[in-house]
Amino acid sequence: MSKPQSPRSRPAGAPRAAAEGRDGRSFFSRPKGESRDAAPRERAPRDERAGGREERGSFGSERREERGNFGAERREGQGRPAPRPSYDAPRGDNRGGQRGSFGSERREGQGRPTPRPSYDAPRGDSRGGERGSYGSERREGQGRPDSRPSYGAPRGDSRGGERGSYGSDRREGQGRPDSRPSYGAPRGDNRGGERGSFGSDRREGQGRPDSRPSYGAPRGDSRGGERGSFGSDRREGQGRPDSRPSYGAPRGDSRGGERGSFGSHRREGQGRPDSRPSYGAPRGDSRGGERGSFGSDRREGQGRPDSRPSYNGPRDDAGHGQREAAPQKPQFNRPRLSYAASRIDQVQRVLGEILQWTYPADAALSHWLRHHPGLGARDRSEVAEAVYDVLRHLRRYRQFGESGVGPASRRLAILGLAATLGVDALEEGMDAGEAAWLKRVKQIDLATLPRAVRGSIPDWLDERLGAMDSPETLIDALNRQASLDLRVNPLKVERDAMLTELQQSAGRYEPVAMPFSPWGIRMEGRPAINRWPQFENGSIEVQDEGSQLLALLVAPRRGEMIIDFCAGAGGKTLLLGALMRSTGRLYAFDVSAARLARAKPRFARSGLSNVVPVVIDSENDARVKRLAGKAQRVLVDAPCSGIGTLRRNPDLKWRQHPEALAELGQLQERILNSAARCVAPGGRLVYATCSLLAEENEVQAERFLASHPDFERLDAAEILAARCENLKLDGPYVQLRPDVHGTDGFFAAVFERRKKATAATDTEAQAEVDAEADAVDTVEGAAEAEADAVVQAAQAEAEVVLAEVESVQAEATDVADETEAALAEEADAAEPADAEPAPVKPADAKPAA
Ligand SMILES: C[S@@+](CC[C@H](N)C(=O)[O-])C[C@H]1O[C@@H](n2cnc3c(N)ncnc32)[C@H](O)[C@@H]1O
Repeated sequence: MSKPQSPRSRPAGAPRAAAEGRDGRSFFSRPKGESRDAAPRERAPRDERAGGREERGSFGSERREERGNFGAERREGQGRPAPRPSYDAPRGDNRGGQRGSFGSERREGQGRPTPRPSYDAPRGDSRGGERGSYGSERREGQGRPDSRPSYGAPRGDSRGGERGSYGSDRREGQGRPDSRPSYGAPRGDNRGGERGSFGSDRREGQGRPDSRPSYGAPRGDSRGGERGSFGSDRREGQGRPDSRPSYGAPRGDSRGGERGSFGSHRREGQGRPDSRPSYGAPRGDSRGGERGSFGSDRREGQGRPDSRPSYNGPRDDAGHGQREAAPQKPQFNRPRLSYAASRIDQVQRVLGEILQWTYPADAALSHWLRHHPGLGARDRSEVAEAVYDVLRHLRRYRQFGESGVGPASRRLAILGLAATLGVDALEEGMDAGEAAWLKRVKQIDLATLPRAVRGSIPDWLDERLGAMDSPETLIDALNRQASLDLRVNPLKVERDAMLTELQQSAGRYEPVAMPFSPWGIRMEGRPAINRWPQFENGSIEVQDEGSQLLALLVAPRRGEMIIDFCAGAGGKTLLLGALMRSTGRLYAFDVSAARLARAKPRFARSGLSNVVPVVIDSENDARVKRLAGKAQRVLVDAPCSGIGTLRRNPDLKWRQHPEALAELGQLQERILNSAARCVAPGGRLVYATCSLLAEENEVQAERFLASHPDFERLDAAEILAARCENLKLDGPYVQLRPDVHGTDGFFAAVFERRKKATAATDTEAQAEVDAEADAVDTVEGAAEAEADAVVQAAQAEAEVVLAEVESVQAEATDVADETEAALAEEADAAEPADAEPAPVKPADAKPAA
């Protein structure tokens, strides 16, 4: 199963150095001032960008706001300045209300005419890891299994796998900033209020690091109430007099800026009076990032360290510090936002960033949360749930939003929160108009909407999914949150033993055995498993069930030479290596050094010593060619659209587009061709994606077969059925669906290189391989010769030395391989169950929760 590729990846043909960022740092990690030229890109509807735009609230900004709405509508070709009501009735296909959404959707990739980036660069590179668990998940090609992290977990610690990886990726700058598609519109302009400031931030190359509005402009003027006071407070350099969040405090009184607590204050570096994290933890050690600035703030006399209450006191149920226990702070007659108002504001702000589509949603959300460390577990979780709900239902919500008033991002936030928390929970945060609008919207009969609007998918995707069996249930399942899938490490532990352990230690997440994978455990909720000892000692990993099943198709054996051609951060490599019992040699290729670097500690944690990670320049790298005809098994977990992972990456449907699919198709074909050359006669080639789309799956497989007569197709469904007795599939391919199998959408094809080639045809085939490789070299060489001349001269010298070393190593390795293979054969004969896991008995296969 493959990892989805970000549409923001390196443009085709762009030198990797550029795509990765010359300074090797990402947008997020690059200090302000080291700016990059802002790449113009496609933009979200004005009033969705920079979420809290209404903050300004001044007449001026009201006008801007209005313009935002009107502008959006005009862009949709309706010229109608006033919000249209009446979504009670369907407007007919693609008309009316839908138009609004179409406008937006187009901007999100529906037939976007603007230049697209290429998919040569791995997606993960451009994504910030959502969280530990997610990290791992994405790395496993799951597209972040549930793409949502455990938001309650402390920063840093909780980032396991993917997040770390994403972070690294980003630090390598491979996803964006340069790789951002240029959508034509210059950034930063046309942005009123907050946007203006975002633009500036971004112009500083940081992708608006903290999403804050521009505090240089007096906010208070524009808004009565709270914001005004915030503005004043801040202008006075007082650091939000009591901007502490006060979820526990009675609403209405002592309204200090809750907002302040949500990061504004901190972002202003004014000493986030109470927005600091770790209420129970001693200050100092635990403070990272922003805290540092708090220190400074205090030194500047702005933080008022002494006046801060102690948060070591008990927390309320919601996990918020109990403000009542804190000393009273001076009140500035600022209205405090109610819980509901704060939540709406937070979600609106996050959406304001995500809907610019500058970064993958998980990265943008993680970034926002990192900059709001004062939020508790529940806050984070509620914000994340609502944001993801909006991403899942964006098209529908935008259509509903058209009949509302105020900033579109606020309407979206209200809809997301109403879906996840319930309408009642929002009551205090909405004005009468909003409440009435929400009531109307809730009465809409979804069945009356066109499928693409109801299921909130872009037209190009609706067209493709519509051609499949039961598209309705498929779309519905893709719009649901995924479970958390774990895999035990067969080198370290038996599944059933781990299941028993987890049922005792983490029973509230309802761990159950997966229905098909012999190593799988499925859980509900969002546990921060990357802090669990079982994760830290390599006994469990996060991996979608489909990805686990892939190992059964590869079926590696002890002592073999196996290639994981697109290993990424090693999710699938880990299982392959474990099934080889850490014997033989398992090459982990990838063009992304960052991903492979993240894989290394995972290999170590898992107890694997047979993995050889190799960063390749491209699928035609010389090191790939050297393995022609040598590998018993080659896995191509191809870069793909990731449409099968929408449960975990709902933003992908808005970020992908048909033109990108065509580019991906070409890359997939090139990788498959190169990988095929490595397969030994009689060896197996497995091609997999985490896509549901025919053009990335069966069309690709058929094309491969047609152009490779030396390969034959095996029935992948049959191979799997032999190992999973309760998995019924129609061959010859494996196609898993979330609505049918409870997994991500997943595709796999298995090919075997024919054995019967004579020595002569083998030689011919090899000659053909070499000639092809040489031709590629020639073309590439000509193009790069000039630029590479100096480098090549130095490399030539180095290669002489390297060749000598390699020849000595090769001899040693051959001897080792022979010994290993002989030992493996003996071991297999004595203990065949080790070579491949025992088939799953129906009795083992319990239904997933
Ligand atoms: C679907 S992801 C692989 C996920 C990985 N197998 C796992 O389980 O975590 C696809 C990978 O293909 C890599 N890739 C992209 N272009 C490639 C190429 N030309 N050759 C090899 N790998 C490539 C990407 O860097 C990315 O890591």
